[in-house]
Amino acid sequence: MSAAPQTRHAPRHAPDTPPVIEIRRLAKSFGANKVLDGVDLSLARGESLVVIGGSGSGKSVLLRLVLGLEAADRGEVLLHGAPADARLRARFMQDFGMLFQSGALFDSLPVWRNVGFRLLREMPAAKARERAIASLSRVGLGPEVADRMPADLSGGMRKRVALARAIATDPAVLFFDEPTAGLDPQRATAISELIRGIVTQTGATAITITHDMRSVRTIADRVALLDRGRIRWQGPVTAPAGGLDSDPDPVLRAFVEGRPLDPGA
Ligand SMILES: Nc1ncnc2c1ncn2[C@@H]1O[C@H](COP(=O)(O)OP(=O)(O)OP(=O)(O)O)[C@@H](O)[C@H]1O
Repeated sequence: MSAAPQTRHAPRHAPDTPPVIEIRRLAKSFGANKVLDGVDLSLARGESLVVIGGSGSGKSVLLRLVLGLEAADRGEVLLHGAPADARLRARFMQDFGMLFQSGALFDSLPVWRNVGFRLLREMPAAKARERAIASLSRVGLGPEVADRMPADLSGGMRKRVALARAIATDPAVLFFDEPTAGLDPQRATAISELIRGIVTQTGATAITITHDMRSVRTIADRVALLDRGRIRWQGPVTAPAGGLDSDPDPVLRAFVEGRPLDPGA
């Protein structure tokens, strides 16, 4: 008998619940640099959305606005259907995990304390260590890694440790910022597959930002292309008509195929 997937969170794409995150007409400029100019985007519960876009297109700014780390000039962010104020954001953040582009591990702490950083606030150290080791095992790392220092690990292992930390509390919402940056293609594939597996197994809602088209195809249920301050295109990776690989939108095609944009597109 095969084991059913362990979805801790609500069923994927639950039809009757409001979007986990809804972004409406969001705009942000830095001086004369108009970075976001009316972004609309919505994320259903259990969905894995990947945001793509050229360097400097505003992907990180968009994440920072959703998290409230930066204030928008215009527009709004709704969390579970309600306008995000400080209290709602604080509650949202309690059930949230993030994998930072750099990994952002604490170099002075051993691996298990990095992974169990939030757990240590909630439970005795022995229990937190046990949970950290369980989280490491979900990303393919054995208990022997627990007492090593981050500086002694390879880039791929550090990324796995950072991933183990992001999922240690089994959060309902996960953000992955360039999860494969700096990894060779094989390690990048392994991390993308881990992310996909975790999102599928737990039913978490996820946003990933990346340039890596292979990881887009592995991780995404839906892809959104950010271009010139707006969502230029969004859709599934594959679809009978008009998925990521077949939609004729010229900006999308140029981005996906890694070639210069035709003038006038
Ligand atoms: N705090 C800030 N002050 C001024 N300009 C900023 C600030 N943060 C971001 N920007 C500008 O906003 C634009 C978008 O930056 P952002 O980091 O979101 O791009 P990105 O799409 O994530 O790029 P990349 O893929 O290269 O990481 C850039 O022109 C950047 O210089």
